[in-house]
Amino acid sequence: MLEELLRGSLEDAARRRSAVPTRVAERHALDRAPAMDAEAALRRSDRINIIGEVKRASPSRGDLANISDPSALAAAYAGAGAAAISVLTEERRFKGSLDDLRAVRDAVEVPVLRKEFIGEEYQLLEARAAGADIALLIVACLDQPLLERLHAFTRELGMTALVEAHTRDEALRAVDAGATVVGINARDLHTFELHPERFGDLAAELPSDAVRVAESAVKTPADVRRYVDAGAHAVLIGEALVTGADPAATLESFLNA
Ligand SMILES: O=P(O)(O)OC[C@@H](O)[C@@H](O)c1c[nH]c2ccccc12
Repeated sequence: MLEELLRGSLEDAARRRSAVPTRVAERHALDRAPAMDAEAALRRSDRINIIGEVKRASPSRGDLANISDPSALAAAYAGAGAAAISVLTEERRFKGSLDDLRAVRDAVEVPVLRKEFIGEEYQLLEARAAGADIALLIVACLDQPLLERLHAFTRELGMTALVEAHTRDEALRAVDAGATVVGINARDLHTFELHPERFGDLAAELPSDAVRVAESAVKTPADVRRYVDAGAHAVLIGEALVTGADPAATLESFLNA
């Protein structure tokens, strides 16, 4: 499944590249205001740092929410106190787009994350050209030389990489590749099962200065509290926010966890 998602994302990027060649994407990336310091935003210790996700659907959960106006949802998250906004841009299974990312960028003043299956530099150029401050790099999708190359390119573009791991080996590979912000995803991308206890196990293995992001499986404020108590600097939440009646109120309840 992970391979299929990556292959689809790369095919979609190749299609866009025939309309917007690399040179043009580079220019668009350079025309943007510099990326925000997302690492600082996710490290803040005076609040719980929540990354609110704009997510319409997922392969494991199917359709979650319509989200006809991603910028309004992102503005609601930011107004409620989100530290950053994650935007799914994967088109096939998550029903997102780069247009969603651009719309969100224009609507908020907090760091914005491009959530995509990234396997080549062009996708990082697109992210920066659309105004992203953070790019997701999934260790399980990449061999070590490619992970290192994409991590270095993310930094060259002034962005922060959120490097996602599911296992101890992947967490160590993330750190070896230079990651300063490491995400531990409770959802196993091979089996789709949730393992929220993994966060604490793997977070303990990371160097003390790494920013630790707990990803997935939050339903209640108690789930947020458990991640924070296990050492999370930030918590990434999608489904619970987009499926609730009032995403801003739900986010506030997580901030008060
Ligand atoms: O909807 P949830 O369980 O709150 O999860 C959000 C986020 O962690 C999840 O969307 C995610 C984490 N890593 C990913 C990689 C690709 C796609 C999606 C994801």
